[in-house]
Amino acid sequence: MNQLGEIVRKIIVKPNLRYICMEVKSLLGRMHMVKSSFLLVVRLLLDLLGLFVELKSTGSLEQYGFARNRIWSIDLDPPPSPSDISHKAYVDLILTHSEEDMKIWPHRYDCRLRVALGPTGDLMLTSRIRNTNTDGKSFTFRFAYQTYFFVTDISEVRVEGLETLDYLDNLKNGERFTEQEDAITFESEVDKVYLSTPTKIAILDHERKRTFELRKDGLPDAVVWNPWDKKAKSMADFGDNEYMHMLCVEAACVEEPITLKPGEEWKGRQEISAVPSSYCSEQLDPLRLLLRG
Ligand SMILES: O=P(O)(O)OC[C@H]1O[C@@H](O)[C@H](O)[C@@H](O)[C@@H]1O
Repeated sequence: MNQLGEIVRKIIVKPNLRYICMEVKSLLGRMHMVKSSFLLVVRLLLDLLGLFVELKSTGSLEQYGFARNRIWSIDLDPPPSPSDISHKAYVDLILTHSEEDMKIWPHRYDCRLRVALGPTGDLMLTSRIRNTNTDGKSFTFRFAYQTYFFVTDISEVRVEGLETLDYLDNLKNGERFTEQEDAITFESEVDKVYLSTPTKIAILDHERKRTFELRKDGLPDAVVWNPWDKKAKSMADFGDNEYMHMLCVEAACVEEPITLKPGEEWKGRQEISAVPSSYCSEQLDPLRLLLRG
């Protein structure tokens, strides 16, 4: 198995996600993999830990569904994909229904997550979910890549691409608002689901002069989350001060759940790259660029 496969194997064999994150970080430290782009990729790979697929019909399931808390397996003979020809480093994780889970969510499905690394350190996540029910029933789910970005100082971070959009505020019972700020910056707890977002979002880390570019497909919404100090302290698996150095931005499908009939398949994709902070925000929206002439 290649190195990526080995890291992913370590990630999926243990249940406590953020704990494993620390484990893998230390493993990588020992391996002296200091090339910054690679470390970036690894950090992003750790974000897989937060992948959540909410498979849910009615009744109460665990927060954000059960798929993220299950042990996924590695497909040792993954199908080739034309878009991954230049990215030989990829691994496919698969999850399928179990008899146990069918007691709480009575559907058959196949989930496949392809994790691919580009030659310059880009991380590409592609998910496919197929309804394999044999009883003719459709099912519905929500989806998000719960991606934690490492930032130098959260108070110096700006997110671009979400200005003026409507959002659901999870801190206000999911009430709908319109973003009024010219620039999205952070000075307190935030937990928002931006709706109908553009396909590109940028997270600018001023202090490090680095911008993360997030590109997505099939995932119309974007969650932005930082617990800030008080909530961080109340979370057992989150360091008291870690909120200063993280921002969670998630390509997601939250407002309108996805429904699949038997035999249907859904595909979603998130790609992340790091670019120097000379990055021009207008690259986010080609239309905006055109309109400004
Ligand atoms: O601790 P968890 O379950 O991984 O969730 C962390 C956060 O994840 C974000 O995706 C949610 O919007 C927040 O509401 C949540 O608090």
